[in-house]
Amino acid sequence: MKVCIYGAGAIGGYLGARLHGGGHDVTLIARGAHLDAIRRNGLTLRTPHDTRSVQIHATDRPAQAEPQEAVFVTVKASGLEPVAASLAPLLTPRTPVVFIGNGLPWWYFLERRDEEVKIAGLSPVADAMLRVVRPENVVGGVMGIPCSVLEPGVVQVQDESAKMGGLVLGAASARSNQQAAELARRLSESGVPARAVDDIRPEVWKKLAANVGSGPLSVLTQAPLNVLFRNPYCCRLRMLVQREIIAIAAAMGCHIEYDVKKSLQAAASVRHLPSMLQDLLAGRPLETGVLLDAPLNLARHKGVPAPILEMLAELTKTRALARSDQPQH
Ligand SMILES: NC(=O)C1=CN([C@@H]2O[C@H](COP(=O)(O)OP(=O)(O)OC[C@H]3O[C@@H](n4cnc5c(N)ncnc54)[C@H](OP(=O)(O)O)[C@@H]3O)[C@@H](O)[C@H]2O)C=CC1
Ligand SMILES: CC(C)(CO)C(=O)C(=O)O
Repeated sequence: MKVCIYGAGAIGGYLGARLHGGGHDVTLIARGAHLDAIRRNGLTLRTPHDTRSVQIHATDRPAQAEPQEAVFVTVKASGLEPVAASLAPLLTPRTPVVFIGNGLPWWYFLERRDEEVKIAGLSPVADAMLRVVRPENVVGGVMGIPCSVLEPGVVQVQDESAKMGGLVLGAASARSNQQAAELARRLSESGVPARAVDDIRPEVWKKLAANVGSGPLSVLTQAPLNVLFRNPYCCRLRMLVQREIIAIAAAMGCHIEYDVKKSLQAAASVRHLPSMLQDLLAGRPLETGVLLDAPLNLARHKGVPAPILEMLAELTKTRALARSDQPQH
């Protein structure tokens, strides 16, 4: 399969390396020092078992890549709108585009373009994407495999088991289920713990519960997951905020079965800095819009109390703001 990974950072780099190993014709879209390092030394993937470098075609010019059989978009939420404008040369009328990201995704409301997409703050990205990508080609991706960029050109996957959910794919539109199943099969054959589901939306809420229960607390404490959840106060806050997310999901018509204890055990066993903390430490924007504001705005809209979510959102934003507003000595 001719496949492009748009935004080959932690998640994109991991998927690119695995698909390349699975015999697929991979093009990575990357930029800056990371792109330079990949071109110079190949893309290095460090797993708990080994470290390997592979030569994969990488570019910062999507317009020069050929039309693809599949595209994975793995940029952070703030990068999606700029990416939309440059996707067209990579697409045929049948190319599935898999959007992998944390938080409430722009495609969540794909078939219900009502006021909730605006309330969640997702309409600018949704409008930009739907100018280039056909709704029937949009595949939602929910990622539970912890990865990070250790240095330019070097990506680490911390745990490749499916204990934090693996990679779940599902059609964003009722018309495109087969594409998700086919891609999940190819990913699994390449070594990624991936599966396809008929209904991706409950997976979005489950992952949101996991993220909201870990990202903000890690930003506030700067602790990796295994340290964070040794602390009983963090465990309690996680459980309280996750209950709020479950209630918001239910008010949105999505009744999820979420095992709070099992997800805590899984998180507590991984020495990973959540991507939100990685962003804080790297001086990048945090994904507070899709992860915190979107569910909070929907909670207000539906009249669901979410005081813990509100508090964590405000504290997280204050911590991010403090990066650029340090007292001068
Ligand atoms: N890391 C993790 O463990 C997990 C992350 N996720 C989610 O997956 C998504 C991706 O996260 P992650 O991989 O960690 O993010 P990264 O920041 O590591 O990777 C995104 C990459 O895309 C690059 N990029 C952005 N825009 C462009 C562009 N226009 N052209 C070329 N390159 C571009 C970025 O470059 P630059 O750095 O220069 O901006 C960066 O290298 C996020 O939504 C995240 O929340 C989900 C589960 C786990
Ligand atoms: C580690 C994981 C999978 C869950 O917190 C994640 O989504 C992240 O780092 O943002």
